[in-house]
Amino acid sequence: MKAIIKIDNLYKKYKNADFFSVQDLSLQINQGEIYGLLGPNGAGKTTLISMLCGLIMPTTGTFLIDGLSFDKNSQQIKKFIGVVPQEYALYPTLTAFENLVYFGSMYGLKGTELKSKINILLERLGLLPFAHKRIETFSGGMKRRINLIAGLLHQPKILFLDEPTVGVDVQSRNVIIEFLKELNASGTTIIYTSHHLVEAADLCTQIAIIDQGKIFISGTPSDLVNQTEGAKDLEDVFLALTGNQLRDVV
Ligand SMILES: Nc1ncnc2c1ncn2[C@@H]1O[C@H](COP(=O)(O)OP(=O)(O)OP(=O)(O)O)[C@@H](O)[C@H]1O
Repeated sequence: MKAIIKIDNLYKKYKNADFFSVQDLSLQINQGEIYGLLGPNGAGKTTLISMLCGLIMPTTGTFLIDGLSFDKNSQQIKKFIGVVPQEYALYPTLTAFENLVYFGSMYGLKGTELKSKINILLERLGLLPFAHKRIETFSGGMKRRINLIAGLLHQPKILFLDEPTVGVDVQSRNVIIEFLKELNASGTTIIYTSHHLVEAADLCTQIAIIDQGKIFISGTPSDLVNQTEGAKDLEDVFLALTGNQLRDVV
């Protein structure tokens, strides 16, 4: 198995923070996986994924994306990774199509090639009839699906998704999950964060449970259940490792 992401002793402390949001984290993600990063609120999932996408800098530690580091090869890495952030990055007053043309052009795509890619993906995600409607008229589930298309118009070989199904109805969730499985079957490595343990158990080939910026356990969903005494499912594993305490911080 080829390591497509290799993380060594990664730490992140935000400016003015008095604790590390990610600490001493080492992990290998192999090509072709759907890798789930699971953990309670504030565990460090977004911080980790944001570093791997090059959106924020680590405090110390290193990681390689397909053998390359952001220090020296950021432009090259950005061409083959796709990023779907937690917050919608769409322009509300533009149509779905106009938004996607804008995102495609950021990757140097244009003309009929770009238009045809947009149409294929809109169709696949059930949005073709709404292509020329403004984003501000879309439901949460529709916006999430457009956000997803925006992150993969350039056909990245690695796709990072930060909670891609949060706040969507079951219908949108199913379309997104089936689509992600198809993308993975066609060769895309997927790294995703989620709070949805049933979804993660169904979708992921590998899972890491993160809390307090550290990995507590990693493996296939069934390995994790088998390794945790008394666990029947991933939720039991999650609670056994992360406890029942609320994670409210103000
Ligand atoms: N920009 C920031 N400045 C300071 N602290 C931050 C910043 N972003 C996140 N944190 C802190 O870092 C810790 C990890 O946050 P992060 O958003 O990575 O967690 P998460 O696992 O993605 O949580 P959630 O499931 O709620 O999205 C939290 O304690 C959070 O308050």
